Amino acid sequence: MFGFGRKNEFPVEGRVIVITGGSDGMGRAVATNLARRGAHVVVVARTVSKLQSTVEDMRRVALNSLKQRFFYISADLSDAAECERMIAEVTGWNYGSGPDVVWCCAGFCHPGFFTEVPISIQRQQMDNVYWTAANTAHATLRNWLAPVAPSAQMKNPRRHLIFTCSTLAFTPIAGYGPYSPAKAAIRSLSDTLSQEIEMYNGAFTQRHRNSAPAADVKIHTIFPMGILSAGFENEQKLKPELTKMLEDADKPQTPEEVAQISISALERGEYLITTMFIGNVMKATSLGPSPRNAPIGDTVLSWLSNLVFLQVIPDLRNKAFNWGKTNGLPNVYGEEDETPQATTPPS
Ligand SMILES: NC(=O)C1=CN([C@@H]2O[C@H](COP(=O)(O)OP(=O)(O)OC[C@H]3O[C@@H](n4cnc5c(N)ncnc54)[C@H](OP(=O)(O)O)[C@@H]3O)[C@@H](O)[C@H]2O)C=CC1
Ligand SMILES: CCCCCCCCCCCCCCCC(=O)[C@@H](N)CO
Repeated sequence: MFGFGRKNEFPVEGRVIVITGGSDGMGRAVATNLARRGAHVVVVARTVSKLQSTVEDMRRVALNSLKQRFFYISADLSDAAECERMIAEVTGWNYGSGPDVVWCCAGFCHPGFFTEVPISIQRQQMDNVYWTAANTAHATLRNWLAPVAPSAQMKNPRRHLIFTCSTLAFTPIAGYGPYSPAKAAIRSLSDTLSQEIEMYNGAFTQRHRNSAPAADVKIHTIFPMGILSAGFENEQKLKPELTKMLEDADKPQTPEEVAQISISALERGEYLITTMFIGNVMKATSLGPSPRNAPIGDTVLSWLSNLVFLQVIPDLRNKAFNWGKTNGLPNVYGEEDETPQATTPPS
């Protein structure tokens, strides 16, 4: 039990948890937070050195360093085959059972005005933001939802698939055109799976007489605002000044804050999770078909948020208009680009 006598909907001690993008930023903060709570954690990313230092961090902060197990897998999750290999390796490492939780944090943002960012980079954004999550979800759910005969059913805890999105999926901002659509696609996939998974959960209730999945599954999505991470530092070098002005209302949080807020919300059993009030207002304007955490409260907040957004949306567009009036075209095509050359993360 925890807080106000409510059941903890996200117990992690002794559970096997995979964090993709777990070697940096939010994913690394989630991994070390869960290690403190007694979870066995596997971190997955491309760069081995960062993965190794994350495992060292987890060992240092572990609740019970003698019992808890930590592992890392280097994989480029924009490749579906790599995701299947990753899940197979985790299953082998976990004595033949799939993980209990998979949390998709991998991804990075390459901001810029839509016509200024080469299509090749915009496709890379879809690969690194949407497809890393969708590939991982596909490989994970194929592992979790494989039919198990009644005679082979074990008492497995509820499993959780967690996506990491962005409030930009609710309120797009000029200058995030290469990135926001990929996040909006994750939101749509999350809503689709939240509904589709109920078919499997229904079959799971009849596992004593029909083949069914090994456990029931819940889908969650986190919608952070700005996170003070390595990725954020990199995107700030690329971000148009107009974009920085439009997102001025955001107060970026540390990866540790975002991890803690997200885990507390998962413990409350929340589906779509925001990390600060303004993000909740943005979510409330576009709840649409998404599952509600608090049906009455979410519905009332969506009415109020839509009233507030009657002013916000024209305000954002007027700011862009006035920016153009004052500063002219962002960049005449073919002119030398004066913006500082940031190193976009290796593709
Ligand atoms: N930073 C921000 O302001 C916000 C971020 N988000 C989202 O939160 C998540 C975490 O962001 P942030 O904390 O900034 O993360 P970072 O950019 O600090 O770290 C990203 C992590 O993902 C890994 N990664 C990147 N591409 C791949 C790939 N193709 N395959 C496997 N691993 C990959 C990186 O390791 P490696 O490069 O070694 O593979 C690293 O571990 C992302 O999904 C991001 O879109 C949402 C809102 C705001
Ligand atoms: C009362 C309500 C008023 C709402 C006003 C609208 C303010 C918009 C703020 C947009 C902030 C964007 C944060 C996401 C950052 C992100 O995902 C990137 N850093 C990518 O990493």
